[in-house]
Amino acid sequence: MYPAITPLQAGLQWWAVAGRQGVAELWQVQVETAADGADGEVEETLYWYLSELGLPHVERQILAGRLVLRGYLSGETPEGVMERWREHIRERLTQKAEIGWYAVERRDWQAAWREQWRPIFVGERLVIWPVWLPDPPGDRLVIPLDPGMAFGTGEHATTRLCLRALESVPDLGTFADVGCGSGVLTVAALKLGAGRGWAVDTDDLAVVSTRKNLEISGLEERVTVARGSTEQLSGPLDGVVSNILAEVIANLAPEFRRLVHPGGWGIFSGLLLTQAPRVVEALAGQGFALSETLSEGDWACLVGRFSADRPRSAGS
Ligand SMILES: C[S@@+](CC[C@H](N)C(=O)[O-])C[C@H]1O[C@@H](n2cnc3c(N)ncnc32)[C@H](O)[C@@H]1O
Repeated sequence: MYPAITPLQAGLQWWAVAGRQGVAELWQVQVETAADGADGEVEETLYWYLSELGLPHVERQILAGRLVLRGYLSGETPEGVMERWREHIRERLTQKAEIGWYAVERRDWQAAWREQWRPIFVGERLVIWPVWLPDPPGDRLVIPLDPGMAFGTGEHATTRLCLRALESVPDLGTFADVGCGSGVLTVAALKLGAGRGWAVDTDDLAVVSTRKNLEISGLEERVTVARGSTEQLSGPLDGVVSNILAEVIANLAPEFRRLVHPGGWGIFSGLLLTQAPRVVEALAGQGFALSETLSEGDWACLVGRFSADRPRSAGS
């Protein structure tokens, strides 16, 4: 569990580990808000703010009816930078959320995380299995995972939705996982029958984590992992899966079209049901024909195929 914490500074909650004031391996930024389904928009906004503030590794939990999001900064982050971020969040954060800062020890954080994380059964055929647990049951395709600090444990609905969608594609073939995080979707696609994959993420820690998880499954020979985004990839591929954010998916729509051959599949999530229409519109402009929208709570996942007679923009 986390070490005991004591307030270091009044006002906007600023805390430190007891006996270690000012010394931390990691700073934890925690944002808390109501967890009722109506607040999906707040959650999306908070993810966005946290990633804009340089905190891409956001952990999500529901505790006593409250949604808790936590991001981590290096303990070596200078005080001045921390102060600026604190002000930035204070200015921009919705009234509906509370924020706290904590000093944590990396070892304790990882131990706490491991204690909490349980196997996650997804769809008809998959189970995400923490690597440190004893052998998993034999009746499902196992995704053994050590997520490190990357997103993609299966705790978030969008990951589960993408996994369900991958299960439903009969001919996965060659694919790209854009925004691979822990590599959970890449490992799943291969276990579900895909032949070869390309996994990219703008975050170094995600690249490390994906490589590690591929090695755990002995699949590293079948995937090229790179830091970056679609500019690292060339087609034609049989499909693409991307679980990022509504805006990012919409902006990358022309890139998805470039990568996937006509008739190929697409699975897109990281968006709320309310955001689905404009993301579908952006994708449809690139010849994407939606066949199904999967949902869990407020979250959506778009499943479909790029049509053979897709439009071409000028010059392409
Ligand atoms: C929500 S996580 C998804 C992780 C995993 N694929 C899953 O489904 O659980 C989104 C990931 O996309 C990465 N990312 C954000 N913007 C990106 C971009 N433009 N291109 C590639 N990756 C991006 C983030 O670093 C993060 O690891």
